[in-house]
Order: sequence, then structure tokens, then C-alpha cells
Amino acid sequence: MLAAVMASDINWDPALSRLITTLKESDNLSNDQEIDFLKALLESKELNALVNVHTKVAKVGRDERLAPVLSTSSQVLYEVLEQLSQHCHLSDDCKEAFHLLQDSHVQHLLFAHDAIAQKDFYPHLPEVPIEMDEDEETIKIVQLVKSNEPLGATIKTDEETGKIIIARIMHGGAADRSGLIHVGDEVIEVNSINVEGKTPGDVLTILQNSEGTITFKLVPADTKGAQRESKVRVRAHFDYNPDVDPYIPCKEAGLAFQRGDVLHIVAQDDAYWWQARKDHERSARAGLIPSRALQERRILHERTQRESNDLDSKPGSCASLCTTPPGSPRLQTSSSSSSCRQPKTKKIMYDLTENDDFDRELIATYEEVAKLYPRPGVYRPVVLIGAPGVGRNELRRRLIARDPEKFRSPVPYTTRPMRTGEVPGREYIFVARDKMDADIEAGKFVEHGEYKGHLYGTSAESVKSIVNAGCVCVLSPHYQAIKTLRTAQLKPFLIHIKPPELSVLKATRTEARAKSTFDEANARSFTDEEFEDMVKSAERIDFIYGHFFDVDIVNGELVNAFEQLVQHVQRLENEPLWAPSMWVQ
Ligand SMILES: Nc1ncnc2c1ncn2[C@@H]1O[C@H](COP(=O)(O)OP(=O)(O)OP(=O)(O)O)[C@@H](O)[C@H]1O
Repeated sequence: MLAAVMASDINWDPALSRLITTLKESDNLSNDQEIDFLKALLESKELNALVNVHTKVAKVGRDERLAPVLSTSSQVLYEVLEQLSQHCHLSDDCKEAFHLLQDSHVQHLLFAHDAIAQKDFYPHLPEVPIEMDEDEETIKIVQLVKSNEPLGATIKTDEETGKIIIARIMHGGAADRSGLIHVGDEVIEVNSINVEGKTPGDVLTILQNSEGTITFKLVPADTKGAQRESKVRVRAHFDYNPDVDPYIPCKEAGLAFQRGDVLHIVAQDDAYWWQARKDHERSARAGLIPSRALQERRILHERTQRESNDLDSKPGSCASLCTTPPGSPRLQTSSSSSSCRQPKTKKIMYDLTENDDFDRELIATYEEVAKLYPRPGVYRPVVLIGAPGVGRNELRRRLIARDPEKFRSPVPYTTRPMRTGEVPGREYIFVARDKMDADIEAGKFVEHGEYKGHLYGTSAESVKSIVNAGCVCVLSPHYQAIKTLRTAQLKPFLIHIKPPELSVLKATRTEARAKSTFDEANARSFTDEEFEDMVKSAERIDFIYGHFFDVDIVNGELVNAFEQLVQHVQRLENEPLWAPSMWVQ
């Protein structure tokens, strides 16, 4: 009798009891050692306890009141931190909440919550080495209720077998949330219609014509495609519109974005199509975007095509000048070009043989980013970049005048002789030519140039000493300095000071009786040509370096532009902001 064998003080699982009874009945059929082993295992208290736990957990899991409200609570945490950080100065409660939520225990608790909510707890068991009958297939029937929301899955024809299979499951979409459909599952029937020999387009038509509950008959894939969302965030360096992309496997599944958008990459398992959502749209279904590799190939392909077109249409023209897309400002390296003119009165001149084309040659696709939290008393340098004459020095001067104790600019180095009335270290730090040449060679200057035979420059060390003194270092270098400034050591906040449209540019400068920075004596107004050059130059800077800027400020009305600058500087001090992930480690 079963009760005689099994301990009576234990609450035996009914399914286990049934199994043991069945085994006992088969006793007379076989005395196999394996059956004895199985019996001992099934009668063990440990297994029974485990099964009981499983039954209880499964019962709790079915209770809808306990379903997770969302599976991305750690993302919410970051957003709350972001909000709180802006108000820390307002109340001690805010400050306390901010510090509490930064605690690694709280953060790991939420990570664990998300892992459970995303069902990332199933054990990954090795394949059972059972010889299966080749013809035997497990079929699963999946029923989903059709709503306005897309299914969030794409299908394709398997190249080898010609069968319709699930190609992708979009993270957070209806199919993903159901947990019933996986990548690689073979579709046999949709609403009792056999899809054998049909194209993905045919299947789509069946789905579109279906109402209410849709029933799929599927052969499960060997491996489950469900994967935990990655935490990678990238800043896009190009615009993307799936509607005009001829290569995307499913336009409806695409995600449109613009240069500068921060994207949460939730899956990178496909070599060509990543799944992503805009960072602030955390509950949205993920969409398809080109992977880095695909986008790089595409850019290279477009360049090659343009180059060959240009060579075809203009025999003898230089291929390296054809790297800009049609309609983009043409990069010029000739010093006689009006749009490349450098200010005549500037102390720091740049070597124009250093070709801007080179910078754009780098293929800008995605840059991995992470939130850089402000550190009390340590401020990131504020760097104002812009077309010559646009007003970056004016804005820098105003910021320093607002609080000279807090905002400071480094004293430049020069090899020119000191003039009467000058004090070493006040106007300039005077150094010997040999020394400055060697330091430039050693990469110690964030910017440098030559004017009338003398070197001028700003050293990285001066920037660092301002930062270490707890001040905000404000710089307004030539735009080519971006390359040397944008490092993990300096972590600059780059602002593009842009001119407003031409008519506003002329009107504001004329009204303010602004003096042209192209005039050696700084005595006359800007000419129309100089205004036009400013606009063209700004477009060129945007084209070459646009993806590096944290923000843009249009310098139309000076008061407004300055107000924006002050606001950005305040955000920099109080808010976590996206920065290259390398800077955050
Ligand atoms: N928004 C504005 N409205 C009116 N005048 C302005 C505005 N911004 C700047 N200016 C004036 O334009 C002139 C040039 O500005 P500024 O010296 O700041 O240019 P810059 O960008 O530093 O150029 P450069 O690199 O050639 O020195 C100055 O006389 C300045 O007062």
C-alpha cells in the first residue's frame, strides 16, 4: 500500500502520488534498476518539497493582482534620480531621497525585480539526450486577441526549408508579453488556414483579415528566443526613417529617430537589425533600427557611389572632395575660399592644411552613452564652439562677468615677447618657442596656433587646474579643438553657438553696432559677405561636428542666448546628463 511506504506526516503532492502509484503498478512488469531509482527519487522528501514550492509559486504567479506593473523599474529609478537631482537644492527631503535611491542595494533590488518581471529566471537546462522520432513534432496552439496594437513579431520564409518562421519578436510587444511565441517557431496554421507554400505577405493578409482571437499552430523552435533586455544606450549620429529605407524587413516594425536621439538598444542579437526604443519611451514596443555594422556598410556604399558619380560627371575632379552628401555644405580646404576664411584679428590661427574632410571621414553611426552624474564641486568645462564672429566670446565674457569667482577661462600661453604693461600670467603665460613646440608635440595643448610668427595656445593643464579649483572652466576655442578637448579626462560640455537666420543675424548685429572680428582694427561693422560666411560656416561645423555637441544655442537676441547658456550651465551642475560611456567608468 502506498501509504505504508510514504511518510504519512508529509503533505504529498497529488501528481507525485499518482506517478508513484503508476510506477508501483508497473512493478510486476519490470524489476529494472532504473525503475527502483526513479521510485526512490519520487518518494524523496526533497523532491516532494520542491514540487510543493513550485505548485505554490505557480499558484501565486496566476494571481493577476501580483503581476508586475512594469518590468523596467530600474529605468524609472534613473528617471526619478534625474528629476530629484534638479530639486536637491530646494529641500533636504529631496536630497535624502536622491541619496537613498543612489544606494547600490536599492538599485540591485530593482534590477532583481526587473529580472523576475522579465521572466529571466527560467533555468537553462541542457538538452535532454533522448533519441526522438524524427517524424514526431510537438505542436503548440497559441491564441492571441487581436487589438489595435501590432503583434510585435515579424515572419520570414526559411531559406533552407521554405517554411514560414518567426523572424523577430519585438521586445515589449504583444507577442513578447504573451511569452508564447519565440524566434524560430515554425508557423503551420493561422486561424486554421494552412500556410504551407504561402509567402510572408500571404500570412500577413490572413492576419489583417482576421478579427477577434487569432489562433496560431506553431512548431516550437529548438531554442527559446526570449532574452533579457540589454541595458545599452546609444546616441544616434544620423537621422533614420524606416519609411524610406528599402532594406528594412518590415517598415511597420521600424523606429524613426533623429541625430542626437538617445536610444535604448534592447536586442543586438541580429547582425543587421537591432531592436531599440527611444530612451524616454520606456513602455513602448521596441522597433527595428539598422545595426552599427549595417549602417557603416551603408555609409561606405553611399560614399563609393557618390565618388564614382562625381568622377563620372566631372572627369579629373578630386575624389576626396566628394564625400559630402548632396545638399550638404561642401567642405573646402583652400584658404582663398570665402566660407573657410579665418578671422584676421584672431590670435590663434589654425593650420588650414589640416583638412576638415578628414574628420567627416570617420563613420558616425552610434556612440554608446551613459548618464554622467554631477559631482559637487567638480564642474565639467563649458566649451562654446561656433563660426568665427558668431558671438561665442561675447557669451563667454558675460558668463564670467556674472560670477568671476565661479566662471574662469585659462590664461593662454604665447611665445611672443612680453609688452610693456603686461604682467606674466595675467594676459599670457610667456614661454620659449622650443618649450612650447615640445609641449605641443607631447599633446599638452587643447588648442594652439600661430599668428605673425608666434605661437599661442591653451594647455590642458590650465583647464584641469581650473576644474580642480572647483570653478567652471569656460572656453571658446576654434572648432577644430573639439578633437583634442573631447576626452575622458576633461569631459567637456560642448555647446554649438549658431547664428540665427541671415535677416535676424544682420538686424541684431546692426542694432547692437557689433564690430566685425574680421577687421584688424576691430573698428567697422560686419559686411553682408561676412554674415553669409558665418551662416555657411555654422552649417559646415554642424555637418562635420554636429554629433559631438551636447546642445545648440541660436545666438539671435543676445539676452535670450545668454539666458539659455545660464540654464544649460545650471543643468550641468544639477542633472545627470548623457555622455560617452567611456567617460562614466
Ligand atoms: N546676439 C548678438 N547680438 C548682437 N551683437 C552680438 C551678438 N552676439 C555677439 N555680438 C557682437 O558681435 C561681435 C562679435 O562677437 P564675438 O567677439 O563674441 O565673436 P566670436 O564668436 O568670439 O568671433 P571670433 O571667433 O571671430 O572672435 C561683438 O561685437 C559682439 O558684441
